[in-house]
Amino acid sequence: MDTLKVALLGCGNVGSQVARILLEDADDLAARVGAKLELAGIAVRNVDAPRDVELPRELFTTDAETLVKDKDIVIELLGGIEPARSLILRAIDSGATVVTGNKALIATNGQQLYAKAHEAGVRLAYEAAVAGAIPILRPIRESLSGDRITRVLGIVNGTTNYILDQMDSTGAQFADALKAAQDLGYAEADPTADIEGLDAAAKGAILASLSFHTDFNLDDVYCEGITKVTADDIAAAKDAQLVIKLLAIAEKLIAEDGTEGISVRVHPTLLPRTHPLAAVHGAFNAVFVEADNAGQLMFYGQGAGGAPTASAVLGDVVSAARALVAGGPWRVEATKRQIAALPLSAVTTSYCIGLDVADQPGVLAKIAQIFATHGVSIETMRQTIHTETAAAGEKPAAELRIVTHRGPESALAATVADIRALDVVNSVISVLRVEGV
Ligand SMILES: NC(=O)C1=CN([C@@H]2O[C@H](COP(=O)(O)OP(=O)(O)OC[C@H]3O[C@@H](n4cnc5c(N)ncnc54)[C@H](O)[C@@H]3O)[C@@H](O)[C@H]2O)C=CC1
Ligand SMILES: N[C@@H](CC=O)C(=O)O
Ligand code: NA
Repeated sequence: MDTLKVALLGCGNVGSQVARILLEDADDLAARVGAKLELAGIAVRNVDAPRDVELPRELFTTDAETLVKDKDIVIELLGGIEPARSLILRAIDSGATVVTGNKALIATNGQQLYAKAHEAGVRLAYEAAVAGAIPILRPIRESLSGDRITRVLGIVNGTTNYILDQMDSTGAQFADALKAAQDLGYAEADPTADIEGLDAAAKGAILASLSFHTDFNLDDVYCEGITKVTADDIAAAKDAQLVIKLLAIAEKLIAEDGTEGISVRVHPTLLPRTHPLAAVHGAFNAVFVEADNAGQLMFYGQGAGGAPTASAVLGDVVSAARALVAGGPWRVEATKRQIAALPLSAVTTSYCIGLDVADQPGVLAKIAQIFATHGVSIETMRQTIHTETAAAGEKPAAELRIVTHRGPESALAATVADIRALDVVNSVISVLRVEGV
């Protein structure tokens, strides 16, 4: 039986699990591939660092540049842009197939990397980069390649879903829930990428690129994270039978003149508690795909964590290894489309606006007038008088939560700006978009 040499870059949460599976399941993997997968080395920063998984010390090296040379498959699980990018280019130059889980790199440098891989006639696979263990990229790229995708809507970041879910179900504080997500191996090395939405945005760019056969990158994605979501927002959502989820949305919009454009956006979103995505708890992810002929599909599973992500990496490794054994060229898309990325202002959505207002006659009329001016119609309005927080002799504050009908994002944003300027409005507590109602 032939042997394929595999190099692993990085031995953190995911890398250590990939190494474990390659070693523990070597016989099974060889049977599935038709060749042995020999783990030739693991590039690390410190050979003697403590690790979750016990691995033979002789596999470790700090010389990643040498390790990537003359291998059949290079698995990159370092994270970040450099040196991951240079090492992948080096691996491609020396004829290796590359498997990576690095969405930040694919969403910023993907086009250069695909072009190099294509030129060199090698594969570049990255199923682990989006929604961890969930098979989502291959189904979009292959199973749905005969259909026309119109919309993708997903919970694609495990860390933020875990934080929001903990805040919603146990009343946990943001910082405690984040710390737990880090301890469980869900968060990025710098968790800012998770909580500010950038990780989900990178995944959104990848999903949009494959779904709409056009190159999109991180700059094409509107991105808002969850750092401004408060316990009060979560409690107010709960009262209204809603839940807050960080969604990545990629959808095709058609202008009046028939021109197609793609909106890709990530933001906290209110969903009815009966919506299927509301039932996605903990670090689980789920991706809804809508296509012209298939209709609605939903993909669900573990979106983060060492072993689940390693499962997706191994799937790509086995698939690439089989192709190496079988020989023949790598088939990529014959021609790409070039559909424009649309700004957020082109989107139609609905808002839930939280306002702290003076409790006096005429307030509602002033607010309603602004909605009317911008042609935005109100679906529900709910007022709570906070007597519990009012100082003796002072008028209690009134909190309004207004949910609008769907309207152009530009009109909704202009409405909020004008409301903010009203003298009877003490503050705009929150503005959240609503889907699925
Ligand atoms: N943890 C997760 O749930 C998921 C992670 N990913 C992606 O997989 C990749 C790895 O993620 P994790 O394993 O969680 O990260 P990690 O931070 O646990 O592991 C990365 C390892 O690479 C090492 N490293 C970084 N630069 C190095 C260098 N120049 N030379 C040698 N070693 C170096 C670090 O010391 C660390 O041990 C990232 O791209 C991440 O975005 C993708 C899906 C899920
Ligand atoms: N940090 C990411 C890891 C998986 O991609 C997440 O929380 O989803
Ligand atoms: Na995946």
